[in-house]
Amino acid sequence: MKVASALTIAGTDPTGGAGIQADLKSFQEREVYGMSVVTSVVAQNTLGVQSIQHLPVDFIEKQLHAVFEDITPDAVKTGMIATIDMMEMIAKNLKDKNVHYVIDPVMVAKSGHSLMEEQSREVIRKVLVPLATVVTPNVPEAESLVGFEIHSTEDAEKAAKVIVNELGSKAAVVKGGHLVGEAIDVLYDGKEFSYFKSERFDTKHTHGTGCTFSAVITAELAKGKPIAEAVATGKAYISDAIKYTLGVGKGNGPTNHWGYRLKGLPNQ
Ligand SMILES: Nc1ncnc2c1ncn2[C@@H]1O[C@H](COP(=O)(O)OP(=O)(O)OP(=O)(O)O)[C@@H](O)[C@H]1O
Ligand SMILES: Cc1ncc(COP(=O)(O)O)c(N)n1
Repeated sequence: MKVASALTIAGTDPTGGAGIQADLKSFQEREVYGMSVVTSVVAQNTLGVQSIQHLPVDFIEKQLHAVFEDITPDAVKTGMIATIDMMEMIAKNLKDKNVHYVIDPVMVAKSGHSLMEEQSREVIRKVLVPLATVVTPNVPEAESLVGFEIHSTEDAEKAAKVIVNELGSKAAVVKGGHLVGEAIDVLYDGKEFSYFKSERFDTKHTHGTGCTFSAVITAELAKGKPIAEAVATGKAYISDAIKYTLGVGKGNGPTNHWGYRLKGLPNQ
């Protein structure tokens, strides 16, 4: 038996709600063998980000080589990549690999702390997005990628189209977490739009929702699922992960990775 495998290249969250830790939990839940390359070690918790230590670019590259010379993942995702040098190195290493690539263009944490150098935005657009199977920006990230404001699902459609047609990814999902009303995510795959809806849950426990959503999409692509099906699974997973909140932490808590499979808490 050969199990599907996925790699996340991202920053860490020692409290387990976002970043690498959320990605590995998502891969595991979706029965995909998970691997990780750490870009930055982040001292953070549900209350916010306290401090960030970037790893040297050559050391991040050594981790990437360690993975690829041994186990070629079926899909890769990137989350927090803080600097231009890191982005260029990652692009150089992924360019010739024939694997699905999901970009969660993490820019600012929900707590407001910047997770990416301002000047890197142009590099995401020019160097990383053209390599991507799917890009999964939230509203502020999509605004930064396309250069106009997004206030509605129609605006999200326009942005998704620009990311695919002008910036060059195969598909884009603009997430509706930051809009009002139902939480509607818009997928454009170069041909048509698809819409993924859920009710908006009234909760403060949404730490790491974007990481988890994109990690599930990565896991599903690793298993060979088509893009629209992968996004549908990502949406179902994150909706239940938010709905069946765990109530962990003193601030904006993490989501529930058992929610989708077990429809609620594991110890009920
Ligand atoms: N309150 C909510 N109720 C229902 N779904 C939500 C809610 N908030 C976010 N979502 C969904 O969660 C997913 C992630 O969207 P969101 O916009 O929160 O990403 P994000 O800002 O990148 O997350 P993060 O930065 O925390 O990782 C999307 O599918 C979105 O529709
Ligand atoms: C390492 C890392 N990656 C991503 C996020 C975004 O998640 P959130 O916006 O919920 O803080 C984060 N806080 N930390």
